[in-house]
Amino acid sequence: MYGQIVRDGLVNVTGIEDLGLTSPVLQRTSDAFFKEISPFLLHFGMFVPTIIGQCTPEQQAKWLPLAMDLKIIGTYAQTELGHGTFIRGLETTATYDASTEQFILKTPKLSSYKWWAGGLGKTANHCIVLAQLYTKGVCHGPHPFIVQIRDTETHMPLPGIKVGEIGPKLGFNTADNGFLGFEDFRIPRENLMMKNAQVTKDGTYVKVARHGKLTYGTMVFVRVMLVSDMAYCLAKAVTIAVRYSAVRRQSQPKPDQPEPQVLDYLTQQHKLFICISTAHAMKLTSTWLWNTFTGVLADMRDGNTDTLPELHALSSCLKAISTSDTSALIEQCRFACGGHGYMYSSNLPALYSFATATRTYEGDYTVLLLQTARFLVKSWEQMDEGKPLTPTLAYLEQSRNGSQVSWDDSPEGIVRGFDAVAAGRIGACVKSIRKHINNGMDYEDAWQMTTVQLVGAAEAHCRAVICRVYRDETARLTAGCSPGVKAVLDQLSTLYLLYWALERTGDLLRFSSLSERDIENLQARYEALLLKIRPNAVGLVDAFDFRDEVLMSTLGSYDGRVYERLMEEALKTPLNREPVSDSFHKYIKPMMQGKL
Ligand SMILES: CCCCCCCCCC/C=C\CCCCCCCC(=O)SCCNC(=O)CCNC(=O)[C@H](O)C(C)(C)COP(=O)(O)OP(=O)(O)OC[C@H]1O[C@@H](n2cnc3c(N)ncnc32)[C@H](O)[C@@H]1OP(=O)(O)O
Ligand SMILES: Cc1cc2nc3c(=O)[nH]c(=O)nc-3n(C[C@H](O)[C@H](O)[C@H](O)COP(=O)(O)OP(=O)(O)OC[C@H]3O[C@@H](n4cnc5c(N)ncnc54)[C@H](O)[C@@H]3O)c2cc1C
Repeated sequence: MYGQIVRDGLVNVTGIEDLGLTSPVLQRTSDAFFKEISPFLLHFGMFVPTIIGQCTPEQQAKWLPLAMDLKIIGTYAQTELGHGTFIRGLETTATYDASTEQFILKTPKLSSYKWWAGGLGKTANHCIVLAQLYTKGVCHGPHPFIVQIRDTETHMPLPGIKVGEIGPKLGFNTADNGFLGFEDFRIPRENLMMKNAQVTKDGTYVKVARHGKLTYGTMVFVRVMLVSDMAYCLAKAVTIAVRYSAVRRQSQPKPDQPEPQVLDYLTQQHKLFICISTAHAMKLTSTWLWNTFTGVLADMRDGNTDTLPELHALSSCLKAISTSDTSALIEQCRFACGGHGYMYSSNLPALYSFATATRTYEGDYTVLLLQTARFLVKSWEQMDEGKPLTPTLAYLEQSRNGSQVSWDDSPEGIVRGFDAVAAGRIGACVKSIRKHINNGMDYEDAWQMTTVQLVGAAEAHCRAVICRVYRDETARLTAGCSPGVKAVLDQLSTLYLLYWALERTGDLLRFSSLSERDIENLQARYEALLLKIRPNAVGLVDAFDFRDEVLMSTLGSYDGRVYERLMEEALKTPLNREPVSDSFHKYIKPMMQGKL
């Protein structure tokens, strides 16, 4: 299994690299090589980006060619057995020895072992290690170091290195996630990645970056990329589910009629059409977020980090919500395919296991939403002080006078309704924090007592951002389209708004003048829209344009030969090589004969 994956992974990265294509293409083509994860994902997904983001030009000149030519294979080892979220609590230490101009890496105890890094178990021979930097007896917090862990000729672990694979997981079982421990392992001073902080030969610590969290830059980059990844993942899952639903016929609602396509059931449309719409919403939002990200990078190149907090808040909530929505909706696609959706050959289990992992890695869902909430509460307080709001929070102004927003069921009106919900929920959090403080709590305890509401407020803010971006970008991008295309894409973005308005009626009743009659109207419009989308459903997923080799699904192949493919795959199962398993003779027969 591992050998096959490494072979396929190398064919993928070397073949495509020869064509000089970019890593997102790598990512997309890698799907044609295997259903699961490449052990080289972290090399291109984090090791290379960290060299670019955390190294000086001189260090990049040394390490980048080696990495891009695969002369070294790397990963990103930050998480430890005892800490993943709380980076400031990481235990691995890097202590500077001025007498030898080296850092001494140590794993003080079991919980300090690096744990999880992709490719670390058996593939990588280098890695980025986040360790607490000590020099002249002072700890300067977690910093990135580039560390060789295996001999590049023999691939044997170097003396002082303990490394291995962490074992089977829910998914990602080809990612070669590993563990890593250091026993007084020495690396040259120059292996500290020195773009944001330096240690001079005599051990003096020099802070370069104006912002204390630039060390976390790779994580922001990956979170931004993951939003796009989720759109792609969900688009594959709904392509499989919609095509299967067009082939599958089941039940007999009318005695004298043939069994209908299950795609004709309104409940099936309710399960699946939001998936089509969400894939579009996340793709458009990810492109908008990427443009925001590159804009902040440009500002930072000019020494301006003012826009970084908003980017951190946006990338945090969009990564959290996109991965959570995608996990839930891929599982919904699996539900929609009945028993055959549970077959590994459908590829829905693999897509689900990838998405659900993404809800955790690169920042746990709850933790990242609380990061966004921190920014929202600070923005509210700045608004109270009369300071200007950042663009994505302009809607807070409307809530300043506390008046209830009048409900308007047009698409633009629903977007404004979500703004009102977000503003109202943020305001409620601020009120809760202040109430607890007035009752004698300190700020930290008042914050903790409000965290359930804060997670909800951050989700509401994120939903409002997605709704607005999806609506605006659809209008902008379809301006020059044919009326037919424009109408269908408008239907999808309207469906997204109606779906979430019905999901959030409680909030809309609380923060707008929405009435019960309005809810009845929303439900009727939503159901009518499902029927309108039905004729275009297969065309809409075909438009995602996935080749069968990429979908790798017995249920989702373009020719619809579902039952033939299911049987073909079944016959390939090793258990079917012989008509009688030797376990019969070893165990079952003796048991039947009372000899066990
Ligand atoms: C061959 C295959 C094809 C290859 C194709 C390649 C294509 C690449 C695509 C990429 C996709 C996938 C590849 C990668 C796969 C990933 C695998 C998984 C990798 C990992 O999981 S790596 C480990 C990730 N770990 C985390 O995310 C940890 C999460 N924890 C944190 O981020 C932080 O610790 C924290 C939760 C933010 C809390 O930190 P802390 O308590 O220290 O901070 P405070 O809350 O007190 O905030 C202090 C202050 O700092 C601000 N801040 C915090 N974080 C950031 C940040 N990242 N950027 C900017 N600012 C930040 C925070 O806002 C506070 O500011 P304030 O004081 O409010 O002003
Ligand atoms: C498939 C996979 C691949 C990975 N690859 C890598 C990799 O390549 N490199 C790497 O370094 N790491 C990797 N990781 C590790 C990953 O980054 C961490 O698991 C993730 O950051 C979550 O941290 P944790 O595991 O410590 O969870 P914890 O933070 O311990 O979460 C446990 C629970 O505590 C809650 N919690 C934690 N802090 C707070 C808080 N402040 N407030 C409220 N609730 C809180 C969480 O919400 C969660 O419910 C990978 C993980 C997975 C699953």
